[in-house]
Amino acid sequence: MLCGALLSAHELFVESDRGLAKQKKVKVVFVIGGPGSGKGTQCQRIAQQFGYTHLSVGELLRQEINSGSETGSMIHSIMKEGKLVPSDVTVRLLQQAMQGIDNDKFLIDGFPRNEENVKTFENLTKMEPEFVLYLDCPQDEMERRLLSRNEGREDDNIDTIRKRFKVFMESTLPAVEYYESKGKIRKVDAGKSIDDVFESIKAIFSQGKDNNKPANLQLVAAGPSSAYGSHGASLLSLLPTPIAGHEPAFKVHSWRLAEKQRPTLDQPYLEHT
Ligand SMILES: Nc1ncnc2c1ncn2[C@@H]1O[C@H](COP(=O)(O)OP(=O)(O)O)[C@@H](O)[C@H]1O
Ligand SMILES: Nc1ccn([C@H]2C[C@H](O)[C@@H](COP(=O)(O)OP(=O)(O)O)O2)c(=O)n1
Repeated sequence: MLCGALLSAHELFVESDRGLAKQKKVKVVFVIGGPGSGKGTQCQRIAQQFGYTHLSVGELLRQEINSGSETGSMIHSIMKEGKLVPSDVTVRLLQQAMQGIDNDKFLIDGFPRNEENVKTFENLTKMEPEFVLYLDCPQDEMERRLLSRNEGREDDNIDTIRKRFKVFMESTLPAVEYYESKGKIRKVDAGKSIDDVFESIKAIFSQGKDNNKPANLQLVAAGPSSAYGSHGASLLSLLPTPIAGHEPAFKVHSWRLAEKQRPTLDQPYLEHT
């Protein structure tokens, strides 16, 4: 078996209408940005155009508050201070929401907000996002937008807004850096008009569609200069030179290449044919 610890597409067991468990491959895209950067606004459009289910973590937390549960009152006292809710609570609400929806593509808005969110999500779901959309917006623009949002949110007052900005800088940006180091950040300038921001986002999601190759595509190593690009070439340099007219002795597993893992002889990227 060639997979690593985390999978981009993970098997979730969901209850079908008849109560039977069925397996489902799930893809997630995280959407990160400061408060007021336009996450909710853009997620609605992405969901509509690209067939994702939009889950706003802030909205899930507000629903829990409205349910009147004990957890809800704990969440309420944290959110009105502009602080972050403990990750186990947040991730469990997210998991529950995902399990109740019959779609395999989720857009998770407002997540992760810190490194603890990242680790808890990885530990509990064994998944990682396809990519992370980062809406990068100047703080004065975000402040203007929040002060005129008019949704009656208790945390949209100037004191709490400033605290939320501080949390974003101190806690969320390190999570952005983590995904940056994994090559998963897709950053857009979110300070522009709603339509212009969506144009940049559409380009990212359309690219994703073009790159939607089968996960276990195998390339057969046929010899040097056989059009596998530099990764293929570096793998091939580890192999004995094939003899002309003979079947190649190895297959190269291209999903390893897609994960940008360095090929080594003791890793099973290469398989005897
Ligand atoms: N690009 C934009 N230009 C101007 N106003 C915007 C833009 N994107 C969103 N808004 C408005 O700013 C406010 C905050 O947007 P929202 O999507 O709720 O942000 P977030 O989910 O990141 O907190 C909303 O009132 C929204 O209508
Ligand atoms: N992963 C998350 C997401 C939101 N929260 C809490 C803390 C945030 O200030 C509030 C509101 O988040 P929401 O995404 O709805 O709104 P803003 O992006 O802050 O405008 O929810 C959290 O604790 N953990």
